Amino acid sequence: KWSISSRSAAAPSSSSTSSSFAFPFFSKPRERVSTSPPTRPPSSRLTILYRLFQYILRKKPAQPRSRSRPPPPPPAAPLYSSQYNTYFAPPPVVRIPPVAPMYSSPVSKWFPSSSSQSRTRARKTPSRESWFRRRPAPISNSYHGAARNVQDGLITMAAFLGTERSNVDVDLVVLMAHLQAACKQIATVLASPRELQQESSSPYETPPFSPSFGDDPRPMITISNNILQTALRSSGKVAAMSSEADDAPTWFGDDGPYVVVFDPLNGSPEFDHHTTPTSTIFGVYHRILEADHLPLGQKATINVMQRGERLVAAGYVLYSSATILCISVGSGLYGFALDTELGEFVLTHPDIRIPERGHIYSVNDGRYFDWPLGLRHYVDSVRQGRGQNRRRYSSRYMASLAADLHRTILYGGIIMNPSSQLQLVHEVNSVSFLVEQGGGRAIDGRRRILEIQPTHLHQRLSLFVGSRGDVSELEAYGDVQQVINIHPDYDDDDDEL
Ligand SMILES: O=P(O)(O)OC[C@H]1O[C@](O)(COP(=O)(O)O)[C@@H](O)[C@@H]1O
Repeated sequence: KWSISSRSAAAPSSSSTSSSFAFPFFSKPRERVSTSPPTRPPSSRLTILYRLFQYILRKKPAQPRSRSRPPPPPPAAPLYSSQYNTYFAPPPVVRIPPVAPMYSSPVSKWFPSSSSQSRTRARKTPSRESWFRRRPAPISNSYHGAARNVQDGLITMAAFLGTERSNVDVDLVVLMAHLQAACKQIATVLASPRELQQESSSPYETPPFSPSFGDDPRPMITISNNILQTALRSSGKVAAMSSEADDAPTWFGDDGPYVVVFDPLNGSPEFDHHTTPTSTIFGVYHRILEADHLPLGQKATINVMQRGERLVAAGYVLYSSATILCISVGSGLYGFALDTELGEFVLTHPDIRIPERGHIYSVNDGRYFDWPLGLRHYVDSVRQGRGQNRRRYSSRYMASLAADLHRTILYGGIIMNPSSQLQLVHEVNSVSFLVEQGGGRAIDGRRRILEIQPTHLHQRLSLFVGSRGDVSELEAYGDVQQVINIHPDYDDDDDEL
């Protein structure tokens, strides 16, 4: 019954169910279960290869190809204009080519630095384009079309205000659109004598004017004032406005939810001859509904003479080598530059924070001997590096408020106008609001500006504004407001110049 079996007989076959060890030579012959003819099983190596090929060549069941695409974006919401009592289609999406980085140095392009340190630094500093792209592109329900410009790499002012991030009421977006359009027009007129000539002969009530500025010594103020007034009226969003150039406020109508105060063209009297930068400064308040029942003149005055802390938005447009717009809608300070090719203000400085300390002071030094002792001591000490900062301060003075302000919010420092020269309602409140939104401080020497209740429309006061640390240091000197040699009327001061 016992036989010598072959080695192969002991090898596991596909039909065999037994997995027990079989001694190769003296094993009991097994009963065949399979009925198929016996085949020679492949050697173990061949088995592995065979299985491997089987595995590789195994045909996978065909996957059904998905043809579904991401759902199309929701249709842009139309923009409602209460002025025309109708909906406007959103603006078409225009593809704008990316803008080249602003300050690309040709030298670094030709001789790329090989040091790993500078390469790391270069990587850390994002280019202007990538910087725009890194920001998320929030889509607003109210201003969907404009917000799409974000995806094209540029954030225009309209897109910025339309995003949910800035949380701005659509009426304010419309008002700001009219304001910025007016400022673009002023910029064009300022830059072109031909435009200036045309504006002076336009239907605006501009006084007779000659190119030599002979009839009206400051025609640009009148022209800018008229451009702004027309824009505000046509926005349909303004109930009342007051301009530094007007004697009394203007009431447009009870429909407008906002009140606007502005200085149409702030700056040194020399700007008519293009020697200094100039600016438009504006502030926006809500209309005081409780005053609606009052007579026109009364309610207009009450509305435009609100405290600065009630401002909803403020801004300035600086007409300089570039046209710069800085605004706040109550949640930070943002800077835009006019892209002359696009004709749009494009976001260049998001969320500006004024440095806690600077090393620049800005004041008309020519009035040094009119200053009170506190102010003299302060300026003497920072000039000599004996202030809290232990740095010798530099002096910069443009004699143009927004120009000095723009430098101060970017580099820090302090602007001082110790005489009662600047107007609380039309310029100082807006400037103070912007500076506080950027983390700085604004005082009149004793009080926080935004808490001062205006007592008359053209009220003037001292202004000390800038980096928090610098303004606080000056405040500690106490006696900083100029009270001697104040011209009773600033306009007389103009004549001197
Ligand atoms: O020449 P001064 O007396 O230093 O005054 C300069 C200041 O006067 C202003 O030009 C005032 O201009 P406005 O008359 O338009 O308000 C400021 O812009 C500037 O800060």
